[in-house]
Amino acid sequence: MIELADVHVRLGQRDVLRGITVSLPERRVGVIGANGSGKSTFARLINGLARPSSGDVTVLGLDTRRHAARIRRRVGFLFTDPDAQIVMPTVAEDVAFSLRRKGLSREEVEHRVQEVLARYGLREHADHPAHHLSGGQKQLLALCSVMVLEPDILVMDEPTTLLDLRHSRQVADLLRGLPQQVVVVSHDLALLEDFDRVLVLDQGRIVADAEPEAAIGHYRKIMS
Ligand SMILES: Nc1ncnc2c1ncn2[C@@H]1O[C@H](COP(=O)(O)OP(=O)(O)OP(=O)(O)O)[C@@H](O)[C@H]1O
Repeated sequence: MIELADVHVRLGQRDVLRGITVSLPERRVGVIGANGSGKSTFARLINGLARPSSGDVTVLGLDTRRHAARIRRRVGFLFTDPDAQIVMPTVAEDVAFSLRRKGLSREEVEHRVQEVLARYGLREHADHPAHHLSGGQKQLLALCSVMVLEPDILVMDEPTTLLDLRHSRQVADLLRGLPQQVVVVSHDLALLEDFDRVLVLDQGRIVADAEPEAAIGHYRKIMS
């Protein structure tokens, strides 16, 4: 469960989020809106990467201001730019790096890394330099590094931006099958078509909150 209570975020001179109150028990929640409307900031609030200037954000029963480290262990976050998340030279090493704090045996780490790489179609790239992957493959690698930790909630900031149609569909299928709650910020409206709920942000406020068709319809109207 994700709950925001009268959340304001001020960055520099700008009120980026202005009085957001929402409870999100649904499994798949989409967030759409114009450039600069506050979507990424909203996403970052959920795993404690951004802090409210006022108001409260509670995730899995924990206040994100007081429990940022615990929240980050349980809420996986995928950035728009996968390069921001790649830290090790090879694909397999990068995924294994995520598991470093788990205290697992070398065999168990290897097993989990190979399993997740196979699941997302990267097994044959295991020993390749991570920075030589295509943009889409890097996005899949970032996903592997997050999913190998089995987070309770997955937050994704524009996960299909670099993906071709086949890989976008793969991400859509993946989101459909995941047991975790997922919150996805996206300009890819097709990705959100069968979500449970979609929020529309405009100038730091929620201006629509509905099932996808109605929310996307509202978004199209304010953008026309
Ligand atoms: N650290 C910061 N300092 C000042 N302003 C910031 C900072 N971070 C973001 N902003 C501003 O806050 C506003 C909202 O940014 P945010 O990235 O949340 O929007 P967004 O809806 O995700 O946009 P996009 O669709 O372009 O990714 C933007 O105008 C941005 O310039």
